[in-house]
Amino acid sequence: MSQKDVAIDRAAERRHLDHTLERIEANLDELDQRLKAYAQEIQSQKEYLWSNRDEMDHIEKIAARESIEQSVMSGDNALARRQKLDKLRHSPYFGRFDFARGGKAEPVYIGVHHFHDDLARVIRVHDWRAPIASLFYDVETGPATYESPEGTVAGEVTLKRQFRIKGGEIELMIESAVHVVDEVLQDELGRASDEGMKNIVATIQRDQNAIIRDDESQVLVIQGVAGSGKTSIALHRIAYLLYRFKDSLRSEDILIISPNRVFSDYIANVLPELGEETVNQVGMEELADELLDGQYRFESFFEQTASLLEKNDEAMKARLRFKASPAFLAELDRYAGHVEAKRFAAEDLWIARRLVPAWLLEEVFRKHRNLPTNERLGQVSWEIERKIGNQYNYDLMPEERKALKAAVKTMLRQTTLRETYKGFYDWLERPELFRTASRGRLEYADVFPLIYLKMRLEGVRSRWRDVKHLLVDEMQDYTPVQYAVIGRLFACKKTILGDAFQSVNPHSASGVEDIRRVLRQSSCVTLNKSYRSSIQITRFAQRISPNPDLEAIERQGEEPAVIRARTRKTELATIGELAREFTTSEHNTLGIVCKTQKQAKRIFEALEGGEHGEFRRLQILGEKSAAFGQGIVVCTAHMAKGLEFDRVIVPEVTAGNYATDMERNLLYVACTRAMHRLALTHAGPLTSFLDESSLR
Ligand SMILES: Nc1ncnc2c1ncn2[C@@H]1O[C@H](COP(=O)(O)OP(=O)(O)OP(=O)(O)O)[C@@H](O)[C@H]1O
Repeated sequence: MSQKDVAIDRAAERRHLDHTLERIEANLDELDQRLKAYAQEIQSQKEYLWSNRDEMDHIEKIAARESIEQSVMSGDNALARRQKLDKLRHSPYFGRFDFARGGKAEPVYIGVHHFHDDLARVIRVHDWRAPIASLFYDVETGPATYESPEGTVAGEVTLKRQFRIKGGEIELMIESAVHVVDEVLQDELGRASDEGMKNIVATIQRDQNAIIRDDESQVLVIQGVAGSGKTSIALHRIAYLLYRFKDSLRSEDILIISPNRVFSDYIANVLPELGEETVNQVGMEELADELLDGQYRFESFFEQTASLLEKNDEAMKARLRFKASPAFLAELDRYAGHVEAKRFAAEDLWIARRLVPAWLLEEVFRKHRNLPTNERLGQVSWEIERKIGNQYNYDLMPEERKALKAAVKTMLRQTTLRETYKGFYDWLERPELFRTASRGRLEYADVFPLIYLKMRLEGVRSRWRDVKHLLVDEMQDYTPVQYAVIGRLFACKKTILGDAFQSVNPHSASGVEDIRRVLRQSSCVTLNKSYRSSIQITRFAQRISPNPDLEAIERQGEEPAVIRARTRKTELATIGELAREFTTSEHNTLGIVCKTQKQAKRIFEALEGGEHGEFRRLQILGEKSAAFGQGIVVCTAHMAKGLEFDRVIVPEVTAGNYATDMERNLLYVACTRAMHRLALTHAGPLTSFLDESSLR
């Protein structure tokens, strides 16, 4: 295409953009007038109701209130539409393709939100989730089809363009014959980070789009390398499903099980940016506490990981490994069956001089195995009473009913759940595998097995019973027993995502196959392309945990620096210098990612104390932290998983600090958090996970 043609196209697109913006303004004005009219109407309806309340009868008052509610609802809808339109003012669309069916090709513009010009009655921008929009992500120019609710639509894509429009100006316009091109993607990836996770609608890749739009899978397991966009895709998938099933799926029907509250905060913005409401999020510990009715105190996953790193306790590792094995779940199942069989010692019973045989009591007890114990006993008594009525044509007197209930109760072998659980290890003849954590609490590794047993023997109550889609992030950090609990608790569709290479606690982890064995009917997709980091950072991280399938995006950056310091003190001074340099850079976030919380605290205090520079925006993340902010963030690799920073410093990369497989994983997680720059510091011999060629 000649320069002249390009200039002509640009001018035409400029005019189209101006026209679209004018139409948005016209629709906004009209909406403003409608909103004003609704407000006046509501006000006058209220005044009418108030001043005539004495003369109105009950029915009239109800009708008047309903009419007010109706106006409020119409006003709310108009307001929601106004908010979406208002966002389009800044950037109404990011893509265009021309689609020909039969005769002339029609341009189709794609944006974050749909724009129906109510005044002219035409669609000016299609929502990125609309069926036709899939052509933008999936196909090149040429013959193409897409699936619509009415069936397959066939035609030809004759032109494809991508835009970056900001503040109503076209900053970038690219003509592309292929799918979403690298240039725009590179441009997106090269930018500094935002307040939290950003939406990727303009640059979704073809394989990512297929995952987002998969509305068939009952359980979709996404295994993806670090930075492959798993979390982004999962959130876009939720937005897509809310759009696709808008009549039957609402945001309150969706639940995310997230690793911690900082992560929840980090991703909180994505759905509202996509025009959807935020969805519920719950942590594993919170869920466990609810399922145990708050009756058991237990250590957290964070504490478990910290003890593993600080104590290097072989017996503890063996306990965790066993409890994370598929064999453990099978044994626990067998034990639950055994307890269930022995739990109710039925005996022949005489009530009101009538015989109730033991076998009948046993049969009725077994039938109600899904009820909580107390309800179950009540149900047994009630059914026996009914059977006596039917069989002997006799209604029990109140004292006979009481005696029946008492007799049934004594047949149950009463033990607490904790005793029953402890008994499991005696039954296995391995009592050494049950240990309590500090302050008499349960070890974290025992929490979900205990819940599983409770589910099998007594049943649990859960406020999440009605969830229609469950999303589990960082899947590698949960054990088969946790998945068994999830499977029993959530009968709905699920999206489960993570990366086996990023387990922060390999003694207590699951691979894709372990998960699929527990959650049947699952399909699995793999994402091997990594988008987050520059190619230099990705290659560097690959030396720590090589994955031959990983494909790095070709985005150029600086080589990571491994900086040797003579003493711990000079290492801190180096970190201070790097942090100071960051504060004057174009970047917004610096993560100082340590192995343990103690190490994080020491560095945070040194930076905070001013000895190595006073930093305005400096925070340390701990187990209780709830917010992700810009500036300097000091944290452990455990807390950093799922997050990303423009720059990352990994301190203390010595042979002593990073030696085990678990520490190798943590080092990998730490390095893969960096988007643009990575520096590692050490005072003492370098860890063997970093080869000498990376030294500076
Ligand atoms: N198609 C895309 N277009 C633009 N950016 C993308 C795309 N896919 C991924 N990214 C970017 O790559 C980075 C990593 O994405 P995300 O955090 O979702 O990956 P992840 O697989 O969950 O990572 P990890 O497992 O390492 O935490 C983010 O900055 C995201 O915006």
